[in-house]
Amino acid sequence: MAFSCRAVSSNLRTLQNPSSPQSSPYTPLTSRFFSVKHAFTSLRSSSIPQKFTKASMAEITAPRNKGNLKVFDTEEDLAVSLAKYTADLSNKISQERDSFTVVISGGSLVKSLRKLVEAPYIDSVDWSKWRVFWVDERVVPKDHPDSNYLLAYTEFLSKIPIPAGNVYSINDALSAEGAADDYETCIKHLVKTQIIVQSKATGFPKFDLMLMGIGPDGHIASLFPGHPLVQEKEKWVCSIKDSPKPPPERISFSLPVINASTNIALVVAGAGKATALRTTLSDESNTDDVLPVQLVAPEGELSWFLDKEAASKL
Ligand SMILES: O=C1O[C@H](COP(=O)(O)O)[C@@H](O)[C@H](O)[C@H]1O
Repeated sequence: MAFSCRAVSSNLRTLQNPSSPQSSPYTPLTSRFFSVKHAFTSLRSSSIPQKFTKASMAEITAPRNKGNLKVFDTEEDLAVSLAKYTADLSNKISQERDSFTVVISGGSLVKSLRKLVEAPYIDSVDWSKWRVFWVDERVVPKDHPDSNYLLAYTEFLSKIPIPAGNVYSINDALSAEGAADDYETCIKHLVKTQIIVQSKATGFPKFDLMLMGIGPDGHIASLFPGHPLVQEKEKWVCSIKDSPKPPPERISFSLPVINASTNIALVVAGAGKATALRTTLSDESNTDDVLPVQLVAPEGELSWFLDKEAASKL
């Protein structure tokens, strides 16, 4: 079956001549962070606010498999650590395979990737191995201010030497339903040709790394609280025409695809996300009221990158 999600539009072709990276001095990792495993020891020496206590940390994380949680003093520190995490994974997987499959969201996540396109990371990554996908996309032209592709292109893709054909954006000439089907067909082809790994457990595509933000309402990708799309169990890519957050027409990976991933990094900064994070990491909501972000449970590893403001209610 024909599909058209590959990099074929004129603005995508400009990726073949990416602008030279803006280099800026490397900011050393001076942030205070701690992983859940070592939270108790790290907290003793940290100056995390008083209410971020030993007891609450244990309650939030220890009994449940919530992944590896890192809290940074500033979003700048978060961005540096995220760059190192991504570059390290890229280097590891690029040595093992010919492709490193990376899925990104739109929104604030893209800004938090800025250190990856600076020294030393930009030079350490084998960008030719990267295959870039979107966990969700707004169904608008690629030059529209709401386009997740445009944001990624402007802030990230235009600064790295990635082959244009390795960037898998949606076909913006189609309806939401058509674009979702087209994107799914494209991904099925890439699974068949073994560019994307397939989960042995579920048969869903198993991306190497998903880098995602969350919304203040606890949405991930374009899976919004209370929306039937969150329940999708069969489709790989679904469409939505009534997104509560504009624009209304979007496509999104389904939850089973998200959860088949080998690595998921949830990147959350700012006080506006603090309540959704508290609900997620403490599981305080009842079962009728589960936020999409609470349903993130990858086959592989889950890592959280939070700044102090986002973690302020934990
Ligand atoms: O609409 C969207 O929102 C979420 C969250 O965005 P943020 O700016 O609050 O971080 C984003 O992850 C998703 O890709 C996007 O389409």
